[in-house]
Amino acid sequence: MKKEQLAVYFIAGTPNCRTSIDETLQAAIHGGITMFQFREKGEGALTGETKKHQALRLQSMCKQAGIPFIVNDDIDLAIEIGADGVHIGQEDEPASVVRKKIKGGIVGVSVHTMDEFEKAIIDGADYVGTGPIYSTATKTDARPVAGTTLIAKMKEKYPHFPIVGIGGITIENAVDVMKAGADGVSVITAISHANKPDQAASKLKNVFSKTK
Ligand SMILES: C=C1C=NC(C(F)(F)F)=NC1=N
Ligand SMILES: [Mg+2]
Repeated sequence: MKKEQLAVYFIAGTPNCRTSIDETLQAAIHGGITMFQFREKGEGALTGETKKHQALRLQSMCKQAGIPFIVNDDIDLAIEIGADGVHIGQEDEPASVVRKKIKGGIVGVSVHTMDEFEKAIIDGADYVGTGPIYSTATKTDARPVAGTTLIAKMKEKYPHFPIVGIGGITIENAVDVMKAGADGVSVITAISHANKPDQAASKLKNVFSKTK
């Protein structure tokens, strides 16, 4: 995985989308997102075969666009459909175990402290997501708002390790996340609730290009 792939990292599940997630992802891809994570969670989230068939549709869209398709949490689904990788949190099995299961796939880990960050590196993670940078309504069990301080510290200590910021990031504040040293910004609502998801994605891409 190249750190440039983290530039505009769109994350969504059916509950996050106003219209169909297929249309939203298609528009986001058209707008220039660089990576997608299928995070099927919350009220009304799909399960079982329905979730798998939804994942397959989104996976083929990402394949056509040449961007990585990542599955959140559900490692078995990721392996079953041959996803490009998985994203796991501190409450999931450790990255060292997931690394073995997903072999060459991308393993992303959510971290909230320098200790969790260093453990993820040792465990073989390919990138970490840290946040919430700003307040978010999307993740109901989010940790306290961290701001950009930790990203700056992580980048200073490990300048070459891929780090993406997440949590309440918008077109307006993305520049500060990038300036703090993040290799990219990860968003749900900024794209999934946008009137024009393609325009939202391309504006985030422009922020990225201007600050790198
Ligand atoms: C809770 C999460 C934290 N970070 C990320 C990512 F942006 F991909 F790193 N994804 C998540 N689902
Ligand atoms: Mg999780």
